[in-house]
Amino acid sequence: MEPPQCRAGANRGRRLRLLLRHLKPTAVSTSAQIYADSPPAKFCYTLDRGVLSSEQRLFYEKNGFLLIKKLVSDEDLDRIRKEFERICKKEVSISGLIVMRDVSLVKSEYIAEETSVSKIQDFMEDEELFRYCRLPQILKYVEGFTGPNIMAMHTMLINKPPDTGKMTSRHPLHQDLHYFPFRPANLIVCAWTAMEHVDRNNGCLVVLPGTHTGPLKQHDYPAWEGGINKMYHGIQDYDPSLPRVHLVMEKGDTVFFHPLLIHGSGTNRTEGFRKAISCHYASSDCDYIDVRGTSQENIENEVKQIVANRYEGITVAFKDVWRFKGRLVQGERIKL
Ligand SMILES: CCCCCCCCCC(=O)SCCNC(=O)CCNC(=O)[C@H](O)C(C)(C)COP(=O)(O)OP(=O)(O)OC[C@H]1O[C@@H](n2cnc3c(N)ncnc32)[C@H](O)[C@@H]1OP(=O)(O)O
Ligand SMILES: Nc1ncnc2c1ncn2[C@@H]1O[C@H](COP(=O)(O)OP(=O)(O)OP(=O)(O)O)[C@@H](O)[C@H]1O
Ligand SMILES: O=C(O)CCC(=O)C(=O)O
Ligand SMILES: [Fe+2]
Ligand SMILES: [Mg+2]
Repeated sequence: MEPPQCRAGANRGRRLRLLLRHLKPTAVSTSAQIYADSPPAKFCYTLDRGVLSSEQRLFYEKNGFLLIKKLVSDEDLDRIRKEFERICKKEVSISGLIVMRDVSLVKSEYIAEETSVSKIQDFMEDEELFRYCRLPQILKYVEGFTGPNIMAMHTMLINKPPDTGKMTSRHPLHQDLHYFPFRPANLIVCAWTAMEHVDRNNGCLVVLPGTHTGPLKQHDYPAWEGGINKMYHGIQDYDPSLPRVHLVMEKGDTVFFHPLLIHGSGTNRTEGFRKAISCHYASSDCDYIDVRGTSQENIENEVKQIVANRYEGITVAFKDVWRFKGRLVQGERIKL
């Protein structure tokens, strides 16, 4: 269970009411009605760093995500795409990088490398890709969630392939916190940038707004007939009546979301590879936790097994995998 991590002080409610006065008249009257018969709400999920507007903070507090249009330039994304192609063609080899192929293709032969890569992970040693994690306009927003000392903990470029008919291009509904042995959750945020137009046809992100206020749920492999990608754990018992929102995004649009927000992505029914780049950031003041005896034990065991297979005979603690992956991108490295 993940208790709410409100770090708000006693006068936060007063500050919120002051902020609300600056909002649109309609918003004020609605909020005034709410405050008339309930105690003042606190900001739990955003920080007062002067970087998020009142509207942006209220939206994230309520929904668990915030979409910013055109945050990353075409030029930056074109550089990222070029570097990704060089990696696929094996023109560069990057230390620590994980190249993943879709589960429907792993046993097949004679597949051109460029069209079989479904995701690369852990590109922290590739400066051309890692530039994304350092972009000042992204870090400016991240600071509103993590505070000034920022670690890039997990990096991915997702190249969602055209579905082969087995529906394996889907990503089941999940919470990213399932993978993370550090807390508090409210000082972690994901930035996810569309590298091209994404909508329901090519398998855009799907979010269940407001679910970041709930606990971390049990995650397991879904029993999908056509197979499921390695480590794509999903939540089996979520409330199917909750509204789902498909995030239609243009190239460069960036969504910031909370690690407890339930999300996934659908089937890619197009011929193209749907590309997005993402980084999970955390405050360097977070603490590692022991996940033994919790719902996260299954992912801990799986990660340790993969490390043992990859680096023969080596056993590492789950938190050491993350200590090794994490890179400071702003401020000072404190605990992570
Ligand atoms: C550090 C923890 C990760 C943090 C995630 C953060 C939150 C984000 C949420 C997610 O994105 S969840 C999904 C995250 N997915 C991963 O982290 C998986 C990353 N991929 C890998 O580690 C490798 O691609 C993998 C171990 C799956 C395969 O490695 P290799 O390509 O070096 O190995 P190889 O080709 O020799 O295959 C080894 C075995 O893996 C199997 N395999 C390969 N790709 C697979 C695939 N896509 N799905 C299922 N199994 C797969 C392959 O069939 C084979 O099985 P067998 O040993 O039984 O023959
Ligand atoms: N009712 C559900 N039960 C279990 N998983 C679901 C359910 N609805 C959606 N999902 C999962 O959530 C993710 C996104 O769903 P979405 O509906 O966008 O994808 P899709 O079903 O592939 O596409 P579409 O609905 O556009 O045909 C997918 O991984 C899907 O498997
Ligand atoms: O399909 C995507 O890009 C989202 C994947 C995702 O949620 C994840 O890897 O954690
Ligand atoms: Fe995710
Ligand atoms: Mg569907």
